[in-house]
Amino acid sequence: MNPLPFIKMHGLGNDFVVLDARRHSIALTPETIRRLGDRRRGVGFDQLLTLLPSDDAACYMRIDNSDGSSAGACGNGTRCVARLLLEESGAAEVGIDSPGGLLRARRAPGGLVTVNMGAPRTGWRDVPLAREMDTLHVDLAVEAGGCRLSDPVALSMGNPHAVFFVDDAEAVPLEVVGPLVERHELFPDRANCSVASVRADGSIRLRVFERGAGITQACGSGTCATYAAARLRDLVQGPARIDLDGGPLWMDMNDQGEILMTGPASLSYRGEIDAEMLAGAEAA
Ligand SMILES: N[C@@H](CCC[C@H](N)C(=O)O)C(=O)O
Repeated sequence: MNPLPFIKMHGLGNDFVVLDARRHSIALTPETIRRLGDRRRGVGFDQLLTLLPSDDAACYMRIDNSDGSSAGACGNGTRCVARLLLEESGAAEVGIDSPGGLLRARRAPGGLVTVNMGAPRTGWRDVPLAREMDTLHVDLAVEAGGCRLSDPVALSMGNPHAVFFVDDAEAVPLEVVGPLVERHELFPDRANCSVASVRADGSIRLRVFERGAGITQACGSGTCATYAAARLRDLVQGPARIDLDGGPLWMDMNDQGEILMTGPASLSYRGEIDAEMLAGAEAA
């Protein structure tokens, strides 16, 4: 098998390997994806983004986590892929199809990219939860490392999220409680876990433990979920800046209740994955 070209990108340090499979197909096994995602032995990434042909959009974006599981949405990754496609076409706007639906992205001032991530889905089956429950106040508490998290908002941005509003997000031992929430029996498809503190000025401090990837520098869909949850609970009323470990994202909601996320999309380098690393991959 020939070496496979890739583009390494990141959104606020949430990093991706982008494979362009629009003209020749490639299918990687979960085992190969895990090997590639390994930061010591592989290329290293939070998510692998594979661009596939689409009849309705510039591409279909497949999303795989570094543990080999697949995902329905990736906000930071969508901005990165949008940047590539906007540069390729020279257009002002682009459509990207994804497992969670068709997303539209456009250039924003300062070299940033805005993505319409769609409306949050708040039905308990949409998340999904294991049983019927008020998703605005989920009957869930986890306790570990001297910290108790309870009463999250659960919603889907195309992928499942649990958002806990806490006094001090910095004080939460996310590396301990994150995995407990991710794999709680209430979430049959597992969940991304966000801990958020709303500040007096209306901005939000957010830390995210991602399903299938662990704590990341930033999670775009987690940021959208947190902003949506804050709006639904009336903790913020208008546009808001959300500060992640890797930096800020700017959030807004349009009249249709869709979440608009603006932030950077950075290209790190272009490389090639060698044949040995791709053992188990099938290409055509
Ligand atoms: N980093 C992403 C989220 C990727 C998918 C997530 N880990 C999941 O499994 O749902 C983002 O920027 O949204």
